[in-house]
Amino acid sequence: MHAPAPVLEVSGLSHRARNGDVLIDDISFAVSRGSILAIAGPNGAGKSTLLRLISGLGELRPGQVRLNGRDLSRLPARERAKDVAFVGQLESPDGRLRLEDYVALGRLPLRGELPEQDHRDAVANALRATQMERFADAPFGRLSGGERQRAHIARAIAQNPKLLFLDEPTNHLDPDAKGKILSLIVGLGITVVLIVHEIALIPEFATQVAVLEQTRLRAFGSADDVLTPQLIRDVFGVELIQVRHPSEARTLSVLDIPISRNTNH
Ligand SMILES: Nc1ncnc2c1ncn2[C@@H]1O[C@H](COP(=O)(O)OP(=O)(O)OP(=O)(O)O)[C@@H](O)[C@H]1O
Repeated sequence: MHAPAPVLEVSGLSHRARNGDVLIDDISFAVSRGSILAIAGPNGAGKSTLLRLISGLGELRPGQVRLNGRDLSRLPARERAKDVAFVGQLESPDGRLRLEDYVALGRLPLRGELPEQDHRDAVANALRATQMERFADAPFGRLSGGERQRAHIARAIAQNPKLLFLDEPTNHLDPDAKGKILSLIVGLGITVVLIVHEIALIPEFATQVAVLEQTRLRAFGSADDVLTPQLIRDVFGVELIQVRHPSEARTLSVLDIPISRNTNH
């Protein structure tokens, strides 16, 4: 039996900044349909640069990234937006915008192609899926950090994408809100590629993991295969400790992060 064709195929992807610095160095991997791919790596490894490139927001050379078999570098932006949604780190609309109107922005690539009712239904579905219906009339500026992150995800899924990219969706959230956002993302039922810093949480939700280190792909595969204590020590400089859950029959991963009292480091 053949393996299903990947949704996203990255082949020999390299990228330089205008000043010539190498930002991404010869990266290849494939994302399976329905997969949740977590991209991890230390600060400055190139994760955001990679995410922008593979979602079609950066300049690509032909053949480097294929989306459902089509060369992403040749796909017009409007066509791409029908398949791909992107939630960045620093998105902040005008605080007076009503949530419902913000979420409706996700329908822009499809405007003029579908009846008005389809757009209204898609916005209502997105608000329901993110449990944000009760805030439909609220101005964006009134929402908490966790609610804003849900709002961004609602706008992205109103777009009805086949592939959703998220750059650190758990950033600035408290531990409970992090878990809820990750559960929401996993429950969407679409292929997702996201950057996360919470490496101990990755095995709980990701089906594939990519670890970046200094512009290169250090490891790619299942969480069990990739996130070994050795790799975590080498790449992140911290110890991974496995502990038994106090009441459930499962193992938890905990990071031992040393905090120095010496302010001179
Ligand atoms: N346009 C650019 N020109 C030059 N250097 C850049 C440019 N964009 C990013 N960089 C550099 O490339 C490196 C990788 O940046 P990137 O934001 O992709 O890292 P990251 O892994 O997402 O980091 P973080 O975890 O801190 O968000 C950084 O050193 C950054 O300063």
